[in-house]
Amino acid sequence: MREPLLSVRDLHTQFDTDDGTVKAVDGVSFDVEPGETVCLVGESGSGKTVACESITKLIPTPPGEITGGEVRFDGEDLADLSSKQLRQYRGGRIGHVFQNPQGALDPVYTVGEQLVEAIRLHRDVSKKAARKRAVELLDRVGIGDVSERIDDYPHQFSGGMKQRVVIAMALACDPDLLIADEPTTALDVTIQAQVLRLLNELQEERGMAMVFVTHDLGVVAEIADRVVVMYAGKVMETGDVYQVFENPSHPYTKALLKCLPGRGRALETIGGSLPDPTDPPDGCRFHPRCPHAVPACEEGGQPAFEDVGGNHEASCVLYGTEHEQPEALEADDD
Ligand SMILES: Nc1ncnc2c1ncn2[C@@H]1O[C@H](COP(=O)(O)OP(=O)(O)OP(=O)(O)O)[C@@H](O)[C@H]1O
Ligand code: NI
Repeated sequence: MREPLLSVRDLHTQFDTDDGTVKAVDGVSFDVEPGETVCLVGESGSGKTVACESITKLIPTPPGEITGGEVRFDGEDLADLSSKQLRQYRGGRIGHVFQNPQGALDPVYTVGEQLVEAIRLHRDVSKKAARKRAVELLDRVGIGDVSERIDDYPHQFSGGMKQRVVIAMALACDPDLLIADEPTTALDVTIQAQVLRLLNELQEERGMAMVFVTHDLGVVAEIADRVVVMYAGKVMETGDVYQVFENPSHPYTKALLKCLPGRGRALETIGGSLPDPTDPPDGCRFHPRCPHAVPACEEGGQPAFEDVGGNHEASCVLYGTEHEQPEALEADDD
């Protein structure tokens, strides 16, 4: 079988804090095939951003540290690369739209200068050719009057416009993989739809793959091929988007989908709250909030993944051999 474009295996990233060690990403694995969109979903604090930023080692060290696991991109183990080589990947073959876009744009250069610079950092093209490409990119992300606006400074753009410039920057070098962390959350619904359409087109034209983080399950339904559901640093469930929506299996996923928000609205909350990140519970991390918890859920580590049909698995003891056809779960499906 061919290797996936991105393969994240048993990734561990932690932070030293005054309150103790936060295992923000605690043994996370997922794959992304060329051209595929994998959505990371889960409540705030579940480790989505840390997982994304660990891929090209953007974690601030200290307080952060990637303590284990493997990240392979196009057959290359990224851990083996020097920081210079990694910089070639970042903004080159791997584009990244950050959740917190402050700092993505430099206030002292025009957006045009920054785009030209980003393109020329990775491509051996003339300034003129790079500027032509910058114009095309700004046009495609929906900046009107590009010939006027390209020489404006970031502060002259509204929040939504700035976010589109940030997306254009991430796309500047035609990445093979775009890591997009809540890229459209700040945008109004119309612009969001436009940006999602653009990303979709780029995938079709170029086979660009995406790791896409969002709280908006409406967006997930629209763009994901596969979904990775995270909770408290662990993966709870993963599967093809249709399977996860049609047959959510982990009680956490069921709870997330029950509070399915309308498009563009944030997730409503599930009863209870995330565990103390410095001292998560034994067993399944979700068990203290889980309506179906049985004593076995409180022991050991996060349960092994159980196949729940098709390309779909859940980390839940209720699907283990002792609990085949979990009645409690069935009764809950209303
Ligand atoms: N620099 C840091 N120092 C200490 N702890 C951190 C740091 N960055 C992240 N964390 C912790 O790591 C955990 C995971 O955070 P992360 O930002 O990945 O969550 P998230 O799923 O992206 O949430 P959100 O949906 O709010 O963006 C949290 O407990 C967070 O407090
Ligand atoms: Ni985040």
